[in-house]
Amino acid sequence: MDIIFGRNRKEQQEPVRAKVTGKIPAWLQGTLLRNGPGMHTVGESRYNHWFDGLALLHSFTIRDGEVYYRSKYLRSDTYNANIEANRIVVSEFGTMAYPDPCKNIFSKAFSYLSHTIPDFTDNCLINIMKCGEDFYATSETNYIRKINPQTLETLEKVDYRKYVAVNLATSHPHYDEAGNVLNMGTSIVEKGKTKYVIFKIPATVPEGKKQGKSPWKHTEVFCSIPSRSLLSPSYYHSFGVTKNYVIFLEQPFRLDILKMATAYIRRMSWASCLAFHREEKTYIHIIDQRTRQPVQTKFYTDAMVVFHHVNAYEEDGCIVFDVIAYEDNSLYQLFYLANLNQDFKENSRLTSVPTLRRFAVPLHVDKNAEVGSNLIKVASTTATALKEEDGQVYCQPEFLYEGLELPRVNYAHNGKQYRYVFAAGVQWSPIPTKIIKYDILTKSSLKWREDDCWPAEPLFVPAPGAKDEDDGVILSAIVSTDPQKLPFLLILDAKSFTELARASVDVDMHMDLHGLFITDMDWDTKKQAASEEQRDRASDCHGAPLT
Ligand SMILES: CC1=C(/C=C/C(C)=C/C=C/C(C)=C/C=O)C(C)(C)CCC1
Ligand SMILES: [Fe+2]
Repeated sequence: MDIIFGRNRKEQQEPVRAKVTGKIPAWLQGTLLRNGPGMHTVGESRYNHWFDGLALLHSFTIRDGEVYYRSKYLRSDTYNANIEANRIVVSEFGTMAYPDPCKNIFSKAFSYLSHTIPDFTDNCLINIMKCGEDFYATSETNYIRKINPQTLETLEKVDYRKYVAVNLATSHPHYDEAGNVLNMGTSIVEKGKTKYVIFKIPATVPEGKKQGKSPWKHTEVFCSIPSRSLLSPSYYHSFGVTKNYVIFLEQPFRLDILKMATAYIRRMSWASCLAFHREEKTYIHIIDQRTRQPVQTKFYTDAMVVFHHVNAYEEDGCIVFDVIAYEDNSLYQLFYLANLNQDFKENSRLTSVPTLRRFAVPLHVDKNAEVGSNLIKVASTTATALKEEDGQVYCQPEFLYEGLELPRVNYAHNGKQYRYVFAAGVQWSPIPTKIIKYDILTKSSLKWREDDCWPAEPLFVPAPGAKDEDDGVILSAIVSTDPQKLPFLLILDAKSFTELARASVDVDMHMDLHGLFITDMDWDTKKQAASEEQRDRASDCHGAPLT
């Protein structure tokens, strides 16, 4: 498995043309932009965990039936410092680094300090976020890096803390129809008040405000939720939204702040400060977007670990939300490179298989309802919400499907009733071997697989003027362990799940995590907006040229 995980990848900075077999739909024009770890050794030093790897951006540009591939390491401060020192000098998720053992006492003290009041890495390896017309590589720390989505060049470093009090933020933001970003983060150092913060970054400078300033300056806090435990906030990787609500799971997979404050001195990694408390509950917070307040009722379910929310919507006075859940935190454990590279089949067996679970939460709890009664009257699910004596509500999910991760939906249906989940299929190991289309209505699934092929997250791109939810294609970057087979971009018809085309590239492709698709129409709109802006005010031009 070293071939997939541990090996450093070569960049392909110049676009290289892929060999296309099959026929790419004529309407599919744009760029699939993705992120993931690509380098796990620097000089003689080696990262411990797959999530530590230096971010390698890659893109597939689809134009008139042809595909061009390129890749480039994110030139983060972390990357530059490591390369210059020829060893790992910045701490990551699973690897604590010690910059210079010979430095004097002052710089040593400084180093302790920056690991106590966390100033984390800017190795943004997880996802790509769109903010207005700009694109950012993201991870889960306070830093994100602006990138040029065409050349993959690294631009400014943005510190969330300048705009909102968070030390950590998810790499899975949501977008509304106007393109405003809704994200969540955790504040762990502000006056000892550990809290979860939901915030909004506008796509453009709001009307009536001084134009020309960055929309970031208009970032606003939507709602703050105090952590149940000041010294041990929940870890979370994503959250859910419906038209009017936000769903946040405060799960018993928690970060220990005291451990984090002393991790550097104890020579322990950030990952070792995370613990799963299986005897505790998972609290379900529902935030009303109109009042910007949490719904007062206490909803909870059993202990579980969720990384990815799939989708959520409102139906008959309820919130229905779907997540991929585990019984424990074995997933993060399995991605230690030591587990992935030796005795793979033995060491990387999931002790809990990820399952698609549907929860239903009643928005109004009937005072007269009997204790023990099920408050869910929605016919479409067997999920229950039981009223308890103390007024709390205990939610039990409906199990929909077993063995899937990296879920995606048609984003036009995000927050709304929907039918299809596109995901990577996993079984005993966390490494996907299939791509799955799960139909929630008929409870049936379609699959794509091929020998020695390891698919990435499947991304849905809608066809222009799409009527059905699955009118469009699925894109997935596939690496292979067969030396005879080149890595390729797979294009499936999302309806039938049959292969439309594949674009094979003779490059050293890495297995990636997440990304997005930028349609050429978006470029055109941007180009048009840029030229209008130039015409209107022949002033300085922002952002990267997109020609
Ligand atoms: C560096 C760092 C972190 C990094 C977490 C990462 C990098 C998580 C990656 C998760 C992925 C890829 C999940 C996929 O499902 C923490 C723990 C937030 C906090 C401390 C500093
Ligand atoms: Fe993720």
